[in-house]
Amino acid sequence: MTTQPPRIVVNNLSYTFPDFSTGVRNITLDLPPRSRTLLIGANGAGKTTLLRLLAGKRLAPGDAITIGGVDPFKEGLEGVTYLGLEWVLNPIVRNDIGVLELLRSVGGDAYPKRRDELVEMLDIDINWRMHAVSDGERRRVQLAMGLLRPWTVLFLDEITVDLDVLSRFSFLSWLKRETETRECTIVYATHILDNLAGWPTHLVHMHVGTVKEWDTADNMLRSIDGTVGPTGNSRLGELVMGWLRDDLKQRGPRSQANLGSEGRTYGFGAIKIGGYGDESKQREN
Ligand SMILES: Nc1ncnc2c1ncn2[C@@H]1O[C@H](COP(=O)(O)OP(=O)(O)OP(=O)(O)O)[C@@H](O)[C@H]1O
Repeated sequence: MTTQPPRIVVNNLSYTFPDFSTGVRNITLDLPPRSRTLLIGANGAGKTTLLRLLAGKRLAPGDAITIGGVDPFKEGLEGVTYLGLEWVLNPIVRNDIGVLELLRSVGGDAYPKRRDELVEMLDIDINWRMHAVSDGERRRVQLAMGLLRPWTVLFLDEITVDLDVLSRFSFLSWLKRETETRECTIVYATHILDNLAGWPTHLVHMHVGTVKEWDTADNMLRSIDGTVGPTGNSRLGELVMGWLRDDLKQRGPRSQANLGSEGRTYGFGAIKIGGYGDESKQREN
């Protein structure tokens, strides 16, 4: 496990799926310790692919990724937590099992203070039985389970979709506090910008497998006037809406993308890059 601060460095990362379709291409990033990065992009832009590579769940080529100075795939970093789709689809949280049992199963007794803090922050009733809760309640218990061990790097792949607005606000505020009070780093892929104005320290804009632009949130938001834009969104919302509109214009409608030689093709859809997608080494949660 690394002892260096949790800085995320990505150096010209490309990844091709076993079927030779491009996952991500030529990505370079440098996200400092204690940063909170939002990963933004249209459906299919490559956010999940990048997050899974960063979390060491897919094999990245060479030394393209280091987290705290260490290759996450080779070292299997203890402090790296990835909460994505496979986490939320885990069937165990639909069984007739109690909240405390579940939290104990992920080490809750080793971190009682943190467990109690998460239960309070996520407004969890410890008497819930998991087969008899709503989707949003289930999600809150899952978040508590996933966040319980004090991670140093957290990768979140939109898993807050069924949280109510207040729960999501509490959750985001808690995450922010974590990065302010201990040395940890967060990268969060999301389409939902509610409550996120003022949250990110960095923004990464992805488009068809590439990082189109990235910078500190302050630098990127500088060009947007006022606090609320013409669509009623926050400055962050206006910025992201503008990005996605431009991306759509650049890419064209998906319905036109597969029309053969006369039709439009995605920017680099046909390009095959390398062959280093060693899926046999893929890890699951
Ligand atoms: N296992 C796979 N094999 C081949 N192609 C894949 C695989 N997984 C994803 N892709 C393709 O890679 C591209 C990026 O997918 P990815 O899931 O990273 O996008 P995303 O930005 O997370 O999208 P969303 O916002 O919809 O979650 C898509 O075009 C997708 O079809």
